[in-house]
Amino acid sequence: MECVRKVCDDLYWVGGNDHRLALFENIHPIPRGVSYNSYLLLDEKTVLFDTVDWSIGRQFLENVAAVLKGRDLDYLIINHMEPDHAASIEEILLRYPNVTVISTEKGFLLMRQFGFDVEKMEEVKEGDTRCFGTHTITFVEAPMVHWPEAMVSFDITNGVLFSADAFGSFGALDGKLFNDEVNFDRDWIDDARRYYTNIVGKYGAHVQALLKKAATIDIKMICPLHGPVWRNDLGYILDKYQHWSTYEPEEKGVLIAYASMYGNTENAAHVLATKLVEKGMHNVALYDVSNTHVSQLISETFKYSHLVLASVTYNLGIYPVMHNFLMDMKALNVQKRVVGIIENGSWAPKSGSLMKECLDEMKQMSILNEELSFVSSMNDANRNEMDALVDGILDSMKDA
Ligand SMILES: Cc1cc2nc3c(=O)[nH]c(=O)nc-3n(C[C@H](O)[C@H](O)[C@H](O)COP(=O)(O)O)c2cc1C
Repeated sequence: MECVRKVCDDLYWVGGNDHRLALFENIHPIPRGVSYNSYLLLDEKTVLFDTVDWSIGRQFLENVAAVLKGRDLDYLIINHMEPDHAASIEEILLRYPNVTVISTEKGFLLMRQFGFDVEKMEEVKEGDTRCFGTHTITFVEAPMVHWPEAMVSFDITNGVLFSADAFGSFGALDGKLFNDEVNFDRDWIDDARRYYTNIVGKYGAHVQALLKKAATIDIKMICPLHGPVWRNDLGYILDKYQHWSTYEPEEKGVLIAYASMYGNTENAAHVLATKLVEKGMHNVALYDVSNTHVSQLISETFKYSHLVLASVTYNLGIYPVMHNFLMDMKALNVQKRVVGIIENGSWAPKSGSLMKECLDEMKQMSILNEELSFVSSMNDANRNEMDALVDGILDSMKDA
């Protein structure tokens, strides 16, 4: 049976939810599932905006047919060619052979590369418009948000923005569709941040370019390809995107990420957290890198102003899981953070200097002078260094 939602006059959500996929892009855990959103406009012409992942293909095709109610599909607009949205193009072409596909030059290139044989195609570029009856759509190029071919489509008639991967989130919708049908700030923001930072986080400058274009149009509703549709409080999510895409922290607070095999570095991390809270800094988050997925660590790094990395030395190097976190930070362009270092080793501690080398390769990372280096386990001799680190963190917050 069809499972659809009306978005607004003439527009229907015809996507679906996947609760079976464990790893998005085969790398990021999605315990709350994910939605693949596709939208169908019924005007004088019928227009489908993007398709869905093949995992929910059957539900999607049933939804499209139910909303069309016997009408033919005239147009398919492809904003983004990543297979989690584009995998069902071929099936749409087979079922609706009269359909004309609208996309960018690079979009069509990718269609050919993925093996889709499109006969009727219309290439569009920045600023082009198409009228489908009552609704006129304009196309805005959005390269690297998050693939090079990406564009967003804006319905000039009613202010609906089809934003592709921008403003998307992990998490299945499960009957809900709109941001005001969920408690976004309580239940969704962590997944939205984890989605943005790990999927699009590297391309902050490109997201900034898109946000600047978005500021010139009167957006009433945002229809992303994953997660809830935004129909009010747009300022909330735009503000988050402003922070994330400029790598500015959302909150004054300390993320402590530690790597420890036998609990002694972990102890130092806990002592640090306790002292910070005792001194009034309550916004502290503590993670063991070995049992926290790196996508979560990245997400939290984008959130907090301060980061403390506490690592054992391992075969003269950084503990591998911590090293992986640092490599991911660099790959995703993390920058503008104040960083504290805690190093441990039992015969030749080196993790501190090596972590600093990694941080030096990132932009605008300010490493605190107050470092804590200890051998094997913390003892009385380390109290002063620990207290200095705590004060260094708190002092640097006064300047921020
Ligand atoms: C496989 C292995 C390799 C290690 N390599 C080093 C090393 O190269 N240099 C060093 O000073 N300590 C080394 N250590 C000691 C660790 O850094 C040790 O676990 C630490 O001092 C104690 O902290 P923890 O309780 O947080 O694990 C190594 C330990 C293990 C198990």
